[in-house]
Amino acid sequence: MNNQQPSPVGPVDSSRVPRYAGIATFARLPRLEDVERADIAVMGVPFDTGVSYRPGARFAPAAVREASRLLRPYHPDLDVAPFASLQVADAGDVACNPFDIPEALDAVQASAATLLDAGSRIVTVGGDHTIALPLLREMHRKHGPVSLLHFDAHLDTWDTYFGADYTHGTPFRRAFEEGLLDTEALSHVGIRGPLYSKDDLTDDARMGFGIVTSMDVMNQGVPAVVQALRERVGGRPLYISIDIDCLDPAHAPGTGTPEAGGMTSRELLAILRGLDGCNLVSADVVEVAPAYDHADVTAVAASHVAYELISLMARQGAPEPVPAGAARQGAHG
Ligand SMILES: N=C(N)NCCCC(=O)O
Ligand SMILES: [Zn+2]
Ligand SMILES: [Zn+2]
Repeated sequence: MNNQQPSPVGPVDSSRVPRYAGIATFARLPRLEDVERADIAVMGVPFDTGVSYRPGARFAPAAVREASRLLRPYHPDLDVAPFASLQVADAGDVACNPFDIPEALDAVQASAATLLDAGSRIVTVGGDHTIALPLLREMHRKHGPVSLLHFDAHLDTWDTYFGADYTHGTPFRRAFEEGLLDTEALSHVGIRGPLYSKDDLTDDARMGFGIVTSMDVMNQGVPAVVQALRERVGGRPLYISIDIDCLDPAHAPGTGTPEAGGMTSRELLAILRGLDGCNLVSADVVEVAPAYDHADVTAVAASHVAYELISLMARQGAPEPVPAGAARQGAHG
């Protein structure tokens, strides 16, 4: 067997086929089943049974794919052409049971396992935030306890809602309880808005989370925030979970639990860019609810956030090779 890697199959050529033509895949990339394997797989999770307020994130993967048609091949600020340097592919959607949350989470975990075992890093497009839990379970299986940067208006470390353990407000408390997180290296970014009680903060701090509020981003500025986050994360395996409601509703109206006073999309992209060189193992973008969107503002922001995450991964180079014969793929439609 020769060790020569085939050059990556990139997006459909926009000089030949207009961007608005054809069935949507993320950034017009090939489907995973059409390439041998992927270094980075974009996985859709159309699931929103865990929401506490406005539903609709189940329609996000389709909306984000549509909004990603205009993404171009070269990232000037990071000086990387992510789709040329690595094989990036659209792994399709996980078929989640909309009536059974634990079963849906198991399906997400199984799909993530298939991709990770084939040597891919995953950029998941949710879905509501409940789905971060099975993804973190897989990160733990692969890497041990991981560092987490969680971009959100909300802590998502609440205990239960209506007695339910698995909701979009509780994934990181469950992840903490299951020992999935490296408690030395956890931070929320973008937090704001009213809480249920002061105890929410003491509980959260007990789990090891640091908090960068949206006001901190304004008062300290992006470079200081980036420096603090980089110090917290170090060289540890890093998982980034981005709830699009970390952005102000002006920048992300299409979401289920909007809070005033958030970051701009520019600030979020700048913070992510500042994480260049961190050991990013996988990531998600969640909580886009297209029914509340206007002019695709939120879906466009989410597609750019996903592109940013892919670009950071591409800067790191290919993931560790998997042993021959271990590659599996094609589990997603
Ligand atoms: N958007 C996410 N992930 N969580 C919001 C939960 C806030 C609440 O319903 O009180
Ligand atoms: Zn949120
Ligand atoms: Zn959230």
